[in-house]
Amino acid sequence: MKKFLKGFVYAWQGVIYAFSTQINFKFHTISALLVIMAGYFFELALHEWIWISVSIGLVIIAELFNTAIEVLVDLVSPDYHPKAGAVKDLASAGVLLTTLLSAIIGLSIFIPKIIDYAA
Ligand SMILES: Nc1ncnc2c1ncn2[C@@H]1O[C@H](COP(=O)(O)OP(=O)(O)OP(=O)(O)O)[C@@H](O)[C@H]1O
Repeated sequence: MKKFLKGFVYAWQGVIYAFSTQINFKFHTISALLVIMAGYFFELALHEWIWISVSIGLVIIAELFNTAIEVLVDLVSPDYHPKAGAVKDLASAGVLLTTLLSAIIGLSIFIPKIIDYAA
C-alpha cells in the first residue's frame, strides 16, 4: 500500500518538474484552466465536457511524454547528434498535432456559443 501511494508522489514530482521547467507546459496548464472557466460560463453539456476533458488531458499527457523524452535525450546525448535532434523534433511534432486537434475540438464547441452569446 505504501509503495502504491509513493507512486502518486513520484507522479506528482513529474508534474512539478514539467511545470517548473517547461514554458509550454505552463502555457497549456493555464490555457486549460481558462477553458474550464469558459466551460462553466457557457454551461457546457455533459458530452461537451467529455470532449473538452479528453482534449485537455491529451495535450497535458503529450507534454509530459515530450518532457520525458527531452530529459532522456539530454541525458544520453548531451552533445549534438542528428538522431537526438530527430527524436526531439518527433516528440514536439506529437505535441503540436495533439494541440491542433484539441484546438479544433475546443473551437468547434465554443465558437457557436460565443456567436449565440454575442447575438
Ligand atoms: N542533442 C541534440 N542534438 C541535435 N539537435 C538537438 C539536440 N538537442 C536539441 N536539438 C534540436 O534543437 C531543438 C530544440 O531543442 P530543446 O532541447 O531546446 O527543446 P525545446 O523543445 O526547445 O525544449 P526546452 O526549451 O523546453 O528545453 C530540438 O527540437 C532539436 O531539433
